[in-house]
Amino acid sequence: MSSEIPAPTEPTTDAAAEAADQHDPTAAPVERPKTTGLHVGDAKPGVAKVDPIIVADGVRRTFGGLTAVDVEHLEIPRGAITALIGPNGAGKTTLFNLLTGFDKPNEGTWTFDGKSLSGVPAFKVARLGQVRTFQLTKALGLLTVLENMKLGATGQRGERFWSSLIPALWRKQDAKIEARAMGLLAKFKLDAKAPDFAASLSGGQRKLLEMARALMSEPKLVMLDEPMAGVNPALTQSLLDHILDLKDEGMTVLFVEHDMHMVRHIADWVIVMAEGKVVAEGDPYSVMRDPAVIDAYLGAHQELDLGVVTGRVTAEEADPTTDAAASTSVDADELASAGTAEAEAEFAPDTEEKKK
Ligand SMILES: Nc1ncnc2c1ncn2[C@@H]1O[C@H](COP(=O)(O)OP(=O)(O)OP(=O)(O)O)[C@@H](O)[C@H]1O
Repeated sequence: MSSEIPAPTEPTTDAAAEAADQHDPTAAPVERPKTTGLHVGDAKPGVAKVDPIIVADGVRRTFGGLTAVDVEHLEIPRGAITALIGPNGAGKTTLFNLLTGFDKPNEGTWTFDGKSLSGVPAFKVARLGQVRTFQLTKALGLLTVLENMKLGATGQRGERFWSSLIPALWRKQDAKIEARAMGLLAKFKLDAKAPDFAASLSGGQRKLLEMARALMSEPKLVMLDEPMAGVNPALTQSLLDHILDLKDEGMTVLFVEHDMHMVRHIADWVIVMAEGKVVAEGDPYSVMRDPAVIDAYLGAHQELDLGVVTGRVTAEEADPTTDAAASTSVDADELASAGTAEAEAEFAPDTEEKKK
């Protein structure tokens, strides 16, 4: 988007210092259990969930003659981390915009936590506990880190006419909001940056700020749009840990991401979209082995192994040669079989011990 500030390139030394600040690079990554038993019956597009937080039906959004989203039925499991993946133009962002009230569908209904959200504007959706992260725009970059955090608080007295006329009320509330903001900034190790312009942050720090800002409203569901985009590999582990922490703290996470290795490492459930439709669903291990998914997507997105980046596997174990083979092949059958072999090697549960 043109209004976004391009993420600054992170000098290696700064990035290393930042990473050390966020996460001890010598510490072994702590293995966290995946949440299982999320669905009822066979894992297939639209499968029912044991405890869904979002249920969408017949959601369709067209732009002129193009159908960007055409989702028959979709349930997002509560208390788990769900990844929404798919090739460019699959409709992921459009679906995100619809679910969060930032766009209106041509037709369709959906509920969040049992309440219908059809036609509910974005600010009310956020008040109900469903928040999404936003990329740092030029305008937000000109606010300080702390001011950005305060913008994330919902239900402020100043938003209500009569309360806004009584300074004592909103001053007290402002102090409370500031305390919460500083607490979250400390957790994300950004407290020292509180007075700095947000535009001065590195790519990774911006992602942390986006996440911290979303948490200001104490959400039940956090929706992350490409949390790893533009993040220096040195900060990757810290970001992954923060996302896993959200689940441990009882939140549900839904994220759009192109990095398959991130999906493999942290997602409990994966939903695959292509041409506006949900084409596959399941746990990461089975989805990555689905030939339809490999055909539609995986062959071209295996360039970087987060396992290597985060020290969970060595470069030899990750075998980068298969990645190159899969992404350069032009023959569909070859691609599928190369992708299948790779996906099996990469995503089979019995390779879990590789990470340790
Ligand atoms: N405002 C719009 N006007 C016209 N077409 C749009 C608009 N927004 C999205 N589209 C089109 O809808 C389709 C789905 O786009 P969307 O951005 O949702 O895909 P995506 O899966 O998020 O892709 P990416 O991974 O590249 O971000 C694309 O063909 C896109 O060009």
